Amino acid sequence: MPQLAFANSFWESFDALEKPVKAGVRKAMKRFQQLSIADLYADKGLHLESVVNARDPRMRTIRVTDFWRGVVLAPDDGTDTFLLLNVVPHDEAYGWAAKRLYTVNSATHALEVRNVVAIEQLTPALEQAAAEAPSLLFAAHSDTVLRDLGIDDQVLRAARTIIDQPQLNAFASLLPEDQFEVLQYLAEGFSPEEVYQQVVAERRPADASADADRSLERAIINTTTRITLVSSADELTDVLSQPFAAWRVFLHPSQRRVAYRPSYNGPAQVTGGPGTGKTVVALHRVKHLLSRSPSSRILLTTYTTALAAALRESLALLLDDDKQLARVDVTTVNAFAYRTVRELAGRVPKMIGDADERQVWRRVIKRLDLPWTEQFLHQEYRHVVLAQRIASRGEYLQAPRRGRGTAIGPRQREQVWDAVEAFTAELRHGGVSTHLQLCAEATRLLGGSDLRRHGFDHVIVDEAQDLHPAQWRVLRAAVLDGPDDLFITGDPHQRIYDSKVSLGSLGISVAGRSGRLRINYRSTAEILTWSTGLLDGSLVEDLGGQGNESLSGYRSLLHGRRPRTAGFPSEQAEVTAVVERVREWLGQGAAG
Ligand SMILES: Nc1ncnc2c1ncn2[C@@H]1O[C@H](COP(=O)(O)OP(=O)(O)OP(=O)(O)O)[C@@H](O)[C@H]1O
Repeated sequence: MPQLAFANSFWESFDALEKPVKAGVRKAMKRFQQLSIADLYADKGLHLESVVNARDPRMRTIRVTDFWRGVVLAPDDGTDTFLLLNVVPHDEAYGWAAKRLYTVNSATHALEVRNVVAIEQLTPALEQAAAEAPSLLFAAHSDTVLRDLGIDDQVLRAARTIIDQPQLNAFASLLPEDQFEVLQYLAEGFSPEEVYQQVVAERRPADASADADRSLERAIINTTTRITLVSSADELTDVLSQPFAAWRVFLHPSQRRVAYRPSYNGPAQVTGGPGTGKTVVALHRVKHLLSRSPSSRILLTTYTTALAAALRESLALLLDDDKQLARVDVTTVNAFAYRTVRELAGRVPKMIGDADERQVWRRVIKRLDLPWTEQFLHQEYRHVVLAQRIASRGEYLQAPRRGRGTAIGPRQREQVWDAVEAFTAELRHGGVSTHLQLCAEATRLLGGSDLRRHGFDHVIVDEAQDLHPAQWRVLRAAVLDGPDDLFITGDPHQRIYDSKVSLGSLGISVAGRSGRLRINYRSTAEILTWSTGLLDGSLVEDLGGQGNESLSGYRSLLHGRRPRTAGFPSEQAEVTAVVERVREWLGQGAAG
């Protein structure tokens, strides 16, 4: 009986397929499992056929529906594991399959894929350009060093033409995965020994030197970071019905590198556009840190209660061990502050939300007959007083008010401070507190507490872009300064509130420890190109307030239809059309 395995390129296409095509894939895969190898080749429904002019003679296509083909790597060495590579519209399938070559990496022993045609076409022109270049990216490393790290002849020739990192990145989807990762690490300044440890040693099978088996089946077994092997019919149903299987099993090398880096020598930060897997990376980082020590405790925070619930569910899917799960606290920063104050002070004030807080400001404005709106004072208190931890009139009179828009003179500052005093007195009197005030109180209490009991070994922060300085301070106070103290993910382009924060000034310096994810796993390349076109060139201040971030290099490996645009005479007509269209998609089986 043939065995089935799925490459990560398959999952990338499968998740984006519409329901009837997914059903077609499931049917075809079931058939695969039911037939003998001889019957498989003879089966009219599957129509397993060779690809004309394929660079890899093992390439086959199978029929999934009238319009879709599966691309399969068929063993030709007497073993019986078939590797499903992709599901592609039928006229693209042959082109996709013809250009690709699968080989076994000499160092990691894993199966890799390259776009052999594109590399052959590009290399001669790049060689000419490289001959004139003042310096080359890998000049410091000898051929022997590169070969020992698994670089083969064709990749070596291409690597010798590379001038800088952007040029290397342009090769990302063309070069064999492990070899590309080795080159990326070297380009980032890691020594060959470090690269061996981080890429090769991690993947190379324990018995590699004695392992003479070079079959496709063996290579598939060795490629756990990119291939899932399915042995039974139940497992097949399971794996094809779980939409999240892919992120749990495979990470893109850029995701894996940041999530599974053994250790960061202090706070680390990962940014990336929407859907690039920042949350996925945060979850895998939790898994990595848990596996490093049997007793460490982790705080995993996010922005809203709903997101925290979703994180908890995803984490339970990722960790198969309940004991590990019990060592992670998944919560919002505000809920953590509340719990901390309850534990350390023995009691908690009544909390008030934004609407009640504005009412208090309205009363204060009336009482003191002030010329400002409650919105202005609410923001001033939040973005100047609480953000800078201002505790006295003198401090406020001197305080910078960066980003606040309206300038106010010394006399007005006196009046604002009167309002702040009246506001805080009223809250104190009523025994109530805002969430940010409670964060400040929790920070103070943690400062004098035993962090082994009330703090954590690691703090992971997801959706970090909207946190207020008071919330950052409580997170900083929850973990001792040191290696792997804070791991932060967020997207400055997705800021909802206008709260720009300088992390460095809060004792969270990520200098030299920040990475960026650029591959979108949620939207197709067509949607992404269209929508980022609207933002073209816009720069947004980064998470830590230390520079700007653009969307350059942001891309997707998924493909779909081109977005359609339509104009409407009124908002009502537009909303009605949107509702109709979403209904239509749901009717066609799109995930709700
Ligand atoms: N390596 C992967 N393989 C398959 N799917 C992935 C991978 N990484 C992320 N995804 C999927 O992409 C989608 C987006 O991932 P995630 O929510 O982690 O992104 P994000 O960057 O946190 O998004 P946002 O900016 O919107 O919060 C999810 O459906 C996730 O399962």
